Amino acid sequence: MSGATALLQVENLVTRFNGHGSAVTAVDGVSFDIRPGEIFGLVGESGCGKSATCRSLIRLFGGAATEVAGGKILFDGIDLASLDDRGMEDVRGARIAMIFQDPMTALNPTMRIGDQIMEGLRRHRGLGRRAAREEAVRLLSSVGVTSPESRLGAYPHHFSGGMRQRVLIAIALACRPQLLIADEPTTALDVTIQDQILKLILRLRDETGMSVLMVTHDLGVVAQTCDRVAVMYAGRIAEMGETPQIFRRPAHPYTRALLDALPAHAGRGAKLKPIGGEPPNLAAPPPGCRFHPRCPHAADKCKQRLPELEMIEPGHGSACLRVKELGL
Ligand SMILES: Nc1ncnc2c1ncn2[C@@H]1O[C@H](COP(=O)(O)OP(=O)(O)OP(=O)(O)O)[C@@H](O)[C@H]1O
Ligand code: NI
Repeated sequence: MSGATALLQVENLVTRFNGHGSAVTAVDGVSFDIRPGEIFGLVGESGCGKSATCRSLIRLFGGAATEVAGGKILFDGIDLASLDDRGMEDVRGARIAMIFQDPMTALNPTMRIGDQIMEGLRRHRGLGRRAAREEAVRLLSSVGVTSPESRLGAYPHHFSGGMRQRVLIAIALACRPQLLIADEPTTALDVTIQDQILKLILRLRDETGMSVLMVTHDLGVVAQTCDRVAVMYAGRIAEMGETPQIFRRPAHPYTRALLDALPAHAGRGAKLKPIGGEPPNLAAPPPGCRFHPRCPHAADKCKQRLPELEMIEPGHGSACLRVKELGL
């Protein structure tokens, strides 16, 4: 996976949350790259470090005591880790935008929808009031909000969850970002709306050529949207590859377990096989492979050696020490 054509290159990212007397290493040596126009998925169970990875890229931690302790983050030739706060602010919102799981809290409840969209247009794109208004109407219409003109004066509480997420996407797109970070954008929505929002993101990617970092705990969402995907477990990448590779030939016992837990793979009427046990505490992860306490194939070496991602076919890497022996 050469980074020559990558828009974003992340190398050996390490992110810690410093609590009272203890530190949680939420991201521990994560590397991946995202190409222009690509939808790249980050999938894994709750707490594995997906959001921490996203927030590290644009240093958005909402006041939590955090340090991005190591690694390189190259975005379109800019070393994001070396930017000062001002420089980061210019990138954030203008070149990299982020949408979140909860469309209820991400909007300002006391501000009209139109003003919230126009704010970014005026600040980042320097549009005057009239041009910003016209662009806001165009954006709302492009994200599938009907009669956009009459919606500009509405407040967020007038909108359903799905409509609010559309508005947030419009706000994110207002600055024509090169990268959209979508952190579980559909988790809070019901299934039909979820499907509509995912289709919207796919369409917008096709139209604008932006890249998307799609965070999800749902392999169904990955199958539907992602070109490539990294499977995260306990702060590290367990497996990475093109989406069809991961589904056709899952090469890590953790990915296999996730796939076995998918209804479609278990077959109709078959019982789901959820993974036994719990993910480790990231303040004190187990030695060796972090998945070994839950892995049906764990051998002695798995308890001792921390596996690195190794290529098993072009573009497809696995961080399982036994991948060859097991014929995965
Ligand atoms: N503000 C914080 N302070 C301390 N620890 C945190 C903080 N935010 C997250 N963590 C810890 O960092 C680890 C990774 O959390 P993160 O939110 O990145 O997981 P996630 O994969 O996004 O999970 P989810 O699917 O639930 O959103 C977890 O162990 C979590 O407890
Ligand atoms: Ni998260």
